[in-house]
Amino acid sequence: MIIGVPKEIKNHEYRVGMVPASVRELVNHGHQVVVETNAGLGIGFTDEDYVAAGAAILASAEEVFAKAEMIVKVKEPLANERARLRQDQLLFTYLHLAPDLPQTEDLVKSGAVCIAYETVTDDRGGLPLLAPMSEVAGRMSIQAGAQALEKSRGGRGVLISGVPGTDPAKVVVIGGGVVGSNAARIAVGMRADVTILDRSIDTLRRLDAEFGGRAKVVYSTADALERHVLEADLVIGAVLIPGAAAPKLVTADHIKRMKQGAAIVDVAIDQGGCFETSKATTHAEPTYIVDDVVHYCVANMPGAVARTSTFALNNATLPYIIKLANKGYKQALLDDKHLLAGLNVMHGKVTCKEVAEAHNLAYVDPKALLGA
Ligand SMILES: NC(=O)C1=CN([C@@H]2O[C@H](COP(=O)(O)OP(=O)(O)OC[C@H]3O[C@@H](n4cnc5c(N)ncnc54)[C@H](O)[C@@H]3O)[C@@H](O)[C@H]2O)C=CC1
Ligand SMILES: CC(=O)C(=O)O
Ligand SMILES: [Mg+2]
Repeated sequence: MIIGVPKEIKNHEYRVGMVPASVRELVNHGHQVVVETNAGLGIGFTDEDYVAAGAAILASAEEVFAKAEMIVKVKEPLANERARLRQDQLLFTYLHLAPDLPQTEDLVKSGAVCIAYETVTDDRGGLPLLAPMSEVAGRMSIQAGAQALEKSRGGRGVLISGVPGTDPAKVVVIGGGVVGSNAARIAVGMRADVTILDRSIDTLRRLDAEFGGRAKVVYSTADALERHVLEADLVIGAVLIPGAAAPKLVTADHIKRMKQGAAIVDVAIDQGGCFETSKATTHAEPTYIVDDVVHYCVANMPGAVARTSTFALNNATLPYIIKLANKGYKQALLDDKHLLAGLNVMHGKVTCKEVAEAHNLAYVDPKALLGA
């Protein structure tokens, strides 16, 4: 198979779909890899590194899309990338379609086979291709929040840890999955006063055992959420209903009633965000203020630590890329129900229930489309 790796074009996005070591694996399996010039330069990989791994370098994204049977990316395709997709071409990347109707419509129109990293599942009930970036974003969320609390950003001027004789910041984490638990680990390590809200009792038990009282774990009712959010210096939004738009758990009224200069980091913004006042921001301009609350809503947080993130992502995606290349998408999807869960759009049909529901579009069973 011919596999194409274009350069990412989202604001300050330096991750790349495949590092040279991943390219070498694909080439060893007998595949051809074409990489856009300078695709990995932002994280220190030159064209020469890719050539040494067995790739061919192409001068433009246009050529990569035209030549490749499978496109491997990191972020969702932007409008000009979507226009380059063709019938039956395989796209393997993050998509986050539930909050993004224009992208969904374009992918449907393209006729391409679009597998989203974030809805691929595993036997343990996890999301193995989302998890590594959730680990990164969770850990980063506390440093982003710490900066947002500084006076120069509009924050209330609170140091997360405090110093002897002062209170530490009260950090509230909504959602105790991969993002939330990683955020809590860093916040606890920085000696914040940490509360994690979730509505899965099993998750609360696991977090309670891990933190042994150094973080409070609270069942997430509307009442508990309101109480903790209104007392918080920093709130991290880390909920997920896989494939679906994030529920708006913190309302505009809550934001009005929060402490002046408090901060929110809405990590769930890639699924539309769990604060009513959230709108996606970029690394170039990460924060804005609503009712004296500093909002950080960057949808590609791991792009800021692109080298760490690219290795972590490639470690998780490589076995799936190899499977798709060796077997072709049809057989690979039919053989693996967890990879099949990643199929969001195929041949003009929406094959992910949550995405179809979010946009009021018809859902088509992917197995029927694959002729199973
Ligand atoms: N902005 C960015 O750059 C990045 C964003 N993300 C996003 O972060 C979000 C969280 O991802 P993960 O932690 O991997 O998901 P996860 O599935 O591991 O955890 C989500 C948690 O939310 C909980 N939850 C669901 N509804 C809830 C409610 N009403 N109240 C309290 N808890 C609730 C679930 O029980 C679960 O424990 C996703 O939207 C993901 O796409 C992930 C990586 C990077
Ligand atoms: C998960 C995601 O949206 C990211 O890593 O950018
Ligand atoms: Mg206020």
